[in-house]
Amino acid sequence: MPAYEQSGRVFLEHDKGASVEVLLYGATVISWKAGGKSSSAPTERLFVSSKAALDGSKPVRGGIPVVFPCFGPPSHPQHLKLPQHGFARSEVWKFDKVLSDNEEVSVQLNLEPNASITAKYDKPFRLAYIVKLSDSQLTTELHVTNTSETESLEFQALFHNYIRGPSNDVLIFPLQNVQYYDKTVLSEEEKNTPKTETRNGVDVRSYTDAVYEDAPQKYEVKWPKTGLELKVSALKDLVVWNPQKEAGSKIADMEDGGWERYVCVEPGFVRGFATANPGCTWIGQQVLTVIDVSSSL
Ligand SMILES: O=P(O)(O)OC[C@H]1O[C@@H](O)[C@H](O)[C@@H](O)[C@@H]1O
Repeated sequence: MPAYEQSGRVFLEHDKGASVEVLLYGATVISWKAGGKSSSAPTERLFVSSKAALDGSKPVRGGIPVVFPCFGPPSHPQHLKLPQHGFARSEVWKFDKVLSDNEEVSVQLNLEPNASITAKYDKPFRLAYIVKLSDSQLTTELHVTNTSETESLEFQALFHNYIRGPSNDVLIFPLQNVQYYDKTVLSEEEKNTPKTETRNGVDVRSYTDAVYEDAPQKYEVKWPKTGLELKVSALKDLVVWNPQKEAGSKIADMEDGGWERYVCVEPGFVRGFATANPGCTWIGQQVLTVIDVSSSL
């Protein structure tokens, strides 16, 4: 069977060998194995810390957690009771249906308000998360429906991709001349003062936590021999995060040296707020494609 649910997880299997595993907890994609168009063996493309909790006790340290409705500590008055990065990554989603099982295998998961959500967030909404797998591509799509008939819904959303790769060799393109906010600095004033990226390829060899605003929505994350291309829609910003030892060694569920094995490249709408009008649905999408050995660097 190309897509099925088992023990709190949804499995997608493509007939050319690619596969995906999604935890219902947080709708977190915890594995994506794929080869490139010309290289055959499917290999793991996402990083999950060996110390990550996968039992629903805390958000997963790795894979692709879904961030909604706030990014980082809440700033919107309607979000103030929420934890960092909101609730979507720490609620159990429902497996709704298999949407397609041909050339592309795709499934839909849903999340609606429940008692634990309404205790801290009382806005009416419905979320759908669509995960599509093809030969060398993974697409994730978040649908945010505002079920209110009268009030607009304001939110932030982001795909927190932990991309598996040798972080000291990774370069991210093309962010040159894009304005960004550096979250590694201590002073609030400096955090809120935009800088302009001067590098052609952005590296994460030192502790990096940067929010690129109005970024180009098409990126390459490359290292010798391979990498990923990310194409994005409706997610205007890009976060690049790697804690290196300096901050990574203080993260309880980060495996020792884990920061050497991934880079977080996270497309989102996180500067300001996206809006869904009453009765309307907002859709944010990313398409991750394996860059072939033959076409790399
Ligand atoms: O530890 P968390 O809540 O999963 O967040 C991890 C990181 O997520 C990134 O998206 C943020 O920019 C960082 O500031 C944050 O440290």
